[in-house]
Amino acid sequence: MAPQLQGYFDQVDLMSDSFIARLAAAVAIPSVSADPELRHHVFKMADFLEKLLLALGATVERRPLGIEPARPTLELPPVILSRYGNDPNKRTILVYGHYDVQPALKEDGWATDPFVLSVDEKTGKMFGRGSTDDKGPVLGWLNAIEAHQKAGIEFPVNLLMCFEGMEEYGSEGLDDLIKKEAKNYFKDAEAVCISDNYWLGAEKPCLTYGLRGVSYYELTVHGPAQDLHSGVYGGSVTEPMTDLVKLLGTLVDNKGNILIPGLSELVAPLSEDEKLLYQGISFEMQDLYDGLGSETSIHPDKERTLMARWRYPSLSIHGIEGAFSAPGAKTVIPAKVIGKFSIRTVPNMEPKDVDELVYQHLNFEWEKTRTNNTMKVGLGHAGKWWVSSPKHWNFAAASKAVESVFKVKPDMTREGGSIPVTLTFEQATGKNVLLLPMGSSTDAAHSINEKLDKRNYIEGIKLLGAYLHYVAVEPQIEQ
Ligand SMILES: C[C@H](N)C(=O)N[C@@H](Cc1c[nH]cn1)C(=O)O
Ligand SMILES: [Zn+2]
Ligand SMILES: [Zn+2]
Repeated sequence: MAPQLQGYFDQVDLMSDSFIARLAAAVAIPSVSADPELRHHVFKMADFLEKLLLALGATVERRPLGIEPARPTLELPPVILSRYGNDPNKRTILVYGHYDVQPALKEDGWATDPFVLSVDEKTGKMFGRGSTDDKGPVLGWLNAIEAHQKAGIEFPVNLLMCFEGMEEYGSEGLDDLIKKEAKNYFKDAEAVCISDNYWLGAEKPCLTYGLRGVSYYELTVHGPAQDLHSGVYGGSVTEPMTDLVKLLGTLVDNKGNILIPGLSELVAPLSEDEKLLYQGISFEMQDLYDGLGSETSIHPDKERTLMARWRYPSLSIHGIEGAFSAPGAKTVIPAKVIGKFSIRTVPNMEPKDVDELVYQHLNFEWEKTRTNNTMKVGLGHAGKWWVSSPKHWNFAAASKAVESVFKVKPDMTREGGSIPVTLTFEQATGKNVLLLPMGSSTDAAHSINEKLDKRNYIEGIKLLGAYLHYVAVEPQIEQ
């Protein structure tokens, strides 16, 4: 290991309390992009990052994205573009993260206030919305810069940063910005690194070279002009909820089989070589159970579980807008209900082919209900799957960084979640993209009690810095 890396690691350890305080300050800003009432906090979070970057000596450009198309009274938060270092003799690396978070309410079942970073000193777990997704990783890059400065160690690369505030609401406006800036702000980038995903388990780091895509649908069933009393109208009106539940029930079974004809034919066949790949991955069924908080898995073994997560599509039913869902026993007949479901897509599924099969299937099933209600189905948002080659110097550098910090070789993984801009970065810049996660599979991102372990945060800051040292010198050959 290069001697300056040990100095950097020691400095990160020395500064760990201040890095945790910085994460606490970020978590305290409820930058929920989905909630119009909290939109000003997303802007506040952009200010927070801009101020920190300027204090570190980076240059910052705030890129406004205009008005949110679906909610024209709302302004989109800016993309923060930043550059640290401009040395023509150094490599330039582009990193991406997001500063918005998923919604969180204490009454959803959080054990602590979601917007107060609550550190359990015994376990090292740091609870708070955005701790792992994605404020910890975003601050990781800034902390790496600061630790270099405080240790008097030369920063090994020129760092370009792209931080957005709408990722949790479909990255509105970002694709166009990336395409535009590929030949402008990002023109010097030689490789891209994204830290917005998770280790496969809780112990061993991984590098990620694939993501599933996502196509998100809204299925609306409408009948009466207003909600009705079920005692007065039950039995004499065609109930929209009955039709909707019937339709939703035709999409998927409880073994995860998607019931839409033609969909599985779009999936790339499994080769013998690929089958072998899953056996070598460090993953135990217990890792899955830990993440689930139960043992209610579909598959009994790790190979099928990993394949189901990474290389096969899945269909999830998320909720029903307009349905009664509060505690108690309201005897209402909802007049209009909107079922929300999404399909995680994989090679070689083309989003437009998936849409067509979904619409065809739902129209066919709708005819069978012989109902006199009306039905409408539409696509909310979609992002395509991404699979790249990990045989690239960008991955080789990250692998060395993992070994230097964690003393193990990382697993090479794909992931079931979606980060649609990954493909956009790859296509627009023409450069290799690497996913370098900081958090673990037990972090409960998007869920109640989201957390980041102290170990993952502090060693993760070391990892990001070490990656920059190795990527600065890794020979530029495809391996
Ligand atoms: C993997 C990443 N951290 C993430 O959680 N992505 C979201 C993206 C998304 C898609 N629709 C809405 N948000 C995900 O995979 O759900
Ligand atoms: Zn994220
Ligand atoms: Zn997320």
